[in-house]
Parts: sequence; C-alpha cells; structure tokens
Amino acid sequence: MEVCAARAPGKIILAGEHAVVHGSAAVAAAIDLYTRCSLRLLPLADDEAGAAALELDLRDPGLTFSWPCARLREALLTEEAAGPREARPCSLDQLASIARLLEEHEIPEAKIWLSAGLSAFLFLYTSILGCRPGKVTVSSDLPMGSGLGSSAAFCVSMSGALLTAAGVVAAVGGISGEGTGWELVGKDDLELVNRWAFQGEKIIHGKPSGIDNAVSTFGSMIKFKKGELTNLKSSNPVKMLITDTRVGRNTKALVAGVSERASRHSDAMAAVFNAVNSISEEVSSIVELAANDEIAITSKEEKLAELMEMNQGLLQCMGVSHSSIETVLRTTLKFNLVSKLTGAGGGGCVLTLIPTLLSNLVLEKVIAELESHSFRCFKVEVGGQGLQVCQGGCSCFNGDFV
Ligand SMILES: Nc1ncnc2c1ncn2[C@@H]1O[C@H](COP(=O)(O)OP(=O)(O)OP(=O)(O)O)[C@@H](O)[C@H]1O
Ligand SMILES: C[C@@](O)(CCO)CC(=O)[O-]
Ligand SMILES: [Mg+2]
Repeated sequence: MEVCAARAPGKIILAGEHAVVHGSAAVAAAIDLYTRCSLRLLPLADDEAGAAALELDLRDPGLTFSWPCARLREALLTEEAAGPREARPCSLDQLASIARLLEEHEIPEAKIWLSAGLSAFLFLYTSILGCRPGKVTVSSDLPMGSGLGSSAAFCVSMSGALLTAAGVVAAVGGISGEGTGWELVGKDDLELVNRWAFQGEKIIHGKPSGIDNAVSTFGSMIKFKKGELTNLKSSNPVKMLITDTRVGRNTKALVAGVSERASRHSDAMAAVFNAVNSISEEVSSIVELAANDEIAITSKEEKLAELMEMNQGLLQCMGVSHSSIETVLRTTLKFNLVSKLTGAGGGGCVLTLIPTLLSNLVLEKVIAELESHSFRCFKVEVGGQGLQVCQGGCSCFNGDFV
C-alpha cells in the first residue's frame, strides 16, 4: 500500500486583498499554521471485484465520505483524461456531475459550506489519479473560511499529495532542524502543484487572483501582481498578531460583491484599486529595507503601520469590513496598535502589527481584551516554508498525523 502526505501553510495578506483580483499588486506571507493531507492508495484488486471506494476523512468538521469507484467512473470519466502533468480547468459539465455526486450524500445543512471543498477534492483526485481506490485524510490548524487561506492550503496540500502519489512530484531533501520527515519540493514540481491548486481554488472562490495558492505553495513573503510573483527578502521579520473574529464568511461571495461595486462605480473603484496598488508597492519596498538599529526598525514599523491603516480605509470603501472587524480596530487602537483585515474580510481575521519594542505584558493585555469579546488570537511566525511532502514510510504519517 502506497502512502504519502503533504502539508501546506496558510497565509496573511499584508496589503492588497481584493484589489489584486482587479490587477493591483498585493503582499502576502506564509504562516506556520498548516493543512495536512495524507493519501493511502488501496489495492486495485478491490476495484476489479467492484468493492473499491474513494474515502475522504475530514478531521476538522469530523465528517467522512465514501464514493464507490464504479460510480465515480460512471459519473465523471466521460472526458478523456489528459494525465497529471498538465493542470486543466474543471469544465461546467464536470462541475455539474460533481454536484450530482454530492447530492447523493447528505451533508448536514450547518456544514453545507463544505460542498465547495468537496467539489475541489473530487475534481483534483479524479483528474490526477483517475478513479483509483484510495483513502484521503485531511486535518488543519487553520480556521476555515476566516481569511487565512484555508481553501488554498487545502488545494495545495491535496494537489501535493496526489501528484506525489502519481509519481510526478518528488521530495528533494529534508528540512534542517525539524526532524519530522517533511521534505521540500523542487521549483518545477512546485509550479505544477501551484497550477493544479489554482484550478481547485477556482472551484471554491469563483475568480481567485492566484495569490493564496501561490504563497501557500512557494512560502516566504511575496509580492504578487497579475499572476507574477516576486520573492521579498526581509532581514527583520514582521511580527503580526492575528485575531479571528469567528464571524463566518465566504470569499467567493465577498469577491463577487467587490466586482459588482466596481461595475456600478467603475471610475471611483479604479481609483481605489490604483491607491491599493501604490500601498502594496510601498509595503513591499519597506519590508525589504535592511534595518540595522532600533531607530531604523521603529521608523520602518511606523511606515508599515500607516500603510496598513490606509489599506484598511480602502477595504472599507470596497464594502468588505464588518462590525466585528471594527471592534478589533478600536480595541487595538486603545494600545496605539494598528490593525487591518486580512483575506476577504466580511468577518474572519484581522492583523495587528506588533512593534519590536512592544512589551510582552502589553501584548498579553491586548490579547486578553480581544479575547474578552470572544475573539481568538494567534501569534504566528511569518514568511516560512511552502509546500512540503513526505513519501511512504516516513515519520509524518503512520495512519495518523504527527
Ligand atoms: N480542511 C478543509 N477541509 C475541507 N474543506 C476545506 C478545508 N479548508 C478549506 N476548505 C474549503 O474552503 C472553504 C473556505 O474557503 P474560503 O476561501 O471561503 O475561506 P479561506 O480560504 O479560509 O479565506 P481567504 O480566502 O479569505 O483566505 C470552506 O468552506 C471549505 O469548502
Ligand atoms: C480576497 C482575495 O483577494 C484574497 C483572499 O485571501 C481573493 C483573491 O485574491 O483570490
Ligand atoms: Mg480562500
């Protein structure tokens, strides 16, 4: 039985969400919260006997799904599969067949938002591996639908595991110091994973810019504009506190709402997107500035804070703020800290810039006050690794995740 696993990080967007969908630059960074996906390919003999199935175990919502391979073949493999080496979009016919397959499962009404992820899963699995029997398990540190790129981390880790199982993506070496067995992937393989993950994101988001899957695949801190990615080298890592307002929202609907506003007020919104572009360009130059002394670091942080504040104002213009986000802004401002929403907004997560000189005592007070509103705070490392994989027999996977 072949076993492999992949993990992909979530992300924060420092500047430029939404405007990036309309061609502006944006700046994003990977965070050390991961989605892990493991895959066990089951013997083909079961398939010949007609007993084979594709199973999916989603640990976080605590749901499992199973599709007989014969049923998948009948419903989905009408088109000639082009193989895993070339990422291709999900056709409207394929999407409709996937929707019919999902209707055969009773997804609880309270978890109906999962159908987008399930559709992306069925598309990626059957496109990359065909209708082979297998068992896929997914677990995540990321809150789902909160702006930290859970959909992208899901599609990237899934594509990474499936392409590794298909034998077209391979590990190139260990990650020093971690000792967990996760290994890095070469540049060309990452490009392929990213292209497949983007096709999965399109099913979940409708019209993604591609920034979330790119930063989850390649890691680090990046500037992203019209599909072009620039790696940003930062000598002083930016420290951010993330607050999850726990207000659920859906990126697809928020992105569509901004596009509708842009078609109603095209000149005004073009000016907003243009202003965001300038902010992102400035943020990317500031994070790359080498700062060697306390004064230089403080002035760098002040500039970053001002740009974040300006970006938040423009996100309000786009109509994607929310009363819960405004509560986080007011709470952190009491401590002279600047915050902005991150990801699609409408609830979800908010970033607060943590200046290097802020004492732990004050930080703990900020967190306590935010948590008194029933928000949840995360302290994260910013700008780490992207996709990592683990091939059969490693310590990352032994029926469960480490
Ligand atoms: N671990 C997971 N298991 C199953 N489905 C998932 C998982 N993570 C994400 N999804 C799918 O992605 C959807 C959330 O995607 P959405 O783009 O709305 O939010 P996000 O990616 O967390 O935030 P943002 O796009 O603003 O960064 C979920 O509703 C679900 O369909
Ligand atoms: C809102 C958005 O800009 C970022 C979501 O993390 C959507 C996208 O770029 O695909
Ligand atoms: Mg998303």
